[in-house]
Amino acid sequence: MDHELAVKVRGLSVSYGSTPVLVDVGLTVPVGSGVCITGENGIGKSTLLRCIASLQRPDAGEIEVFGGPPGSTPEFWRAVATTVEPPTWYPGLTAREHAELVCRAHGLDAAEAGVDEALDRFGIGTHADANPPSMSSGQKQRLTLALALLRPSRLLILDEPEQRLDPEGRATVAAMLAAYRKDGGTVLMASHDDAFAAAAGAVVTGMADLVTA
Ligand SMILES: Nc1ncnc2c1ncn2[C@@H]1O[C@H](COP(=O)(O)OP(=O)(O)OP(=O)(O)O)[C@@H](O)[C@H]1O
Repeated sequence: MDHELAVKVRGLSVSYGSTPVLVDVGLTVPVGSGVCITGENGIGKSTLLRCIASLQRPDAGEIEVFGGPPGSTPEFWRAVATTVEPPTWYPGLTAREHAELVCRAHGLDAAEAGVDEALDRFGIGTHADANPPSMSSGQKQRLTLALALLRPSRLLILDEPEQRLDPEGRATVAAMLAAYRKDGGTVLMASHDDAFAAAAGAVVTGMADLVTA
């Protein structure tokens, strides 16, 4: 176990049917760092993030998140917030009520946690009373990220957080991720936008270079 690492991956392999997608992938993400994985469509970025977030079981390899296997304990899900899978919206609940629900689930008082301020920061304060399915795709993406950042966590795993965001939204989210890291958090994401990654303070790493040492 290495407690200086938020994520340690060694020898990770995943195939879909007879098609190998990840072969002997290795990755280390130090606690407090930001890492952005880039690479062409279909190279396996989402597959890797899903495995690290415990949402997919690899065919082979080792994954440690804060020194333990991903997804096996309540502590894992207290430490890890992810947007790798799109959220499920509860019918009839507004954007604000979704945020309040997230706070309650994590033992936070919604007012003290600053639900309205969080929605404002993400530029969706005027849509707080809207049902998420009625929001635009960019507004839904803003809400998804606001919910992930509202709850306490030590590691954010984000799949293309910049997607569907306008330039101002990208700048806002990049600043939020930089602030999250400044507070001691670790960010692991996949993105096609190097400028966004740089603004978030993340080191860009090509998927093709993630070979187990
Ligand atoms: N459930 C699945 N069943 C079969 N093939 C899959 C499945 N999920 C992904 N793949 C294939 O695995 C490859 C890697 O997909 P993945 O989504 O991990 O790539 P990516 O790098 O995240 O792509 P993008 O940049 O387009 O988001 C692709 O060829 C994809 O078609």
